Amino acid sequence: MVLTVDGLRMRYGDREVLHDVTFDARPGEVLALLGPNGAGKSTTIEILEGFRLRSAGRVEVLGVDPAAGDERWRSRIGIVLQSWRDHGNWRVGELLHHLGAYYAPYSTSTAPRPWPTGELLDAVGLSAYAGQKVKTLSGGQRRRLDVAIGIVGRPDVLFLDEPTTGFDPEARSEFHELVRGLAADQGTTILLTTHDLDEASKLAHRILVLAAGRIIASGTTAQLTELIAGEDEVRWSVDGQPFRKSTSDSTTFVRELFATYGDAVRELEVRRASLEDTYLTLVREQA
Ligand SMILES: Nc1ncnc2c1ncn2[C@@H]1O[C@H](COP(=O)(O)OP(=O)(O)OP(=O)(O)O)[C@@H](O)[C@H]1O
Repeated sequence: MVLTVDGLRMRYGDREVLHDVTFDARPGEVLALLGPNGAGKSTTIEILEGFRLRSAGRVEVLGVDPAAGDERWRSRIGIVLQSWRDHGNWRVGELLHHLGAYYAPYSTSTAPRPWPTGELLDAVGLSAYAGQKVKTLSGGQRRRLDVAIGIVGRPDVLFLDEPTTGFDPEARSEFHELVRGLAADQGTTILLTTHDLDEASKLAHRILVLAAGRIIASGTTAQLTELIAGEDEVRWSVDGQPFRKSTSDSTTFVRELFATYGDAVRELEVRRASLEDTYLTLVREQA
């Protein structure tokens, strides 16, 4: 396992914010951590990154306790924080070149480090801005740079805390391609937090739902949806009049609809319970 989290607990003062969190991740697996504000997602990620000391439980990242990780261990980890706002006067290309140099001693034949600046800029869609000062980038461009900084060392594990906040739809879609490529081609294990359920559904092999410091469900989108046997919604119109019906067996319902109304059935739409429906149900049940 690349990530092992077993019985993780965290308290701030006398307030426990993580209770017995347990999960793991295999090489090349993409995990999405979903949950309401304050659920404990950032705290969990920060413990795995070695930035926060846990109160109890076993945590291993690449076989090492993050609380005791050395520089070699750190060189194999990539991090994209929610936001960081320094380096403003650096030029984009120079900054990546400079940060990349740190990883050179950790280069291996299978993972040549760092990622060459030109290729990296291309991968995150910033080639046109290589010579521009960081402080002049737009919010979305700045975020792409954050991602580039996170992967310049070709990490074996990548932590992404709300990576696509502020991305336009095209940037988001390009970012999704990039993440899929990192996992599939480079075997990078990725743990990301997001409030975008569509993003989680598209990117993650497995989704973990964290609420009030506990993992209340985990699985693929299909498995989570199955957990909450949501009803399908069928919509159609006859003679311009719209209808809708919730049903647990939309196939039979639609067959009967056609048997009764034939070609008069128009604008047919069958909507399966979505990840959003499932997520909201899970989180409300927990509350
Ligand atoms: N440094 C801290 N000191 C005390 N309490 C903290 C600290 N950091 C976080 N908390 C509390 O711990 C809980 C979990 O916070 P955390 O930031 O991990 O949540 P989150 O799931 O990442 O939320 P969001 O979706 O809003 O980013 C919250 O109740 C928060 O107020």
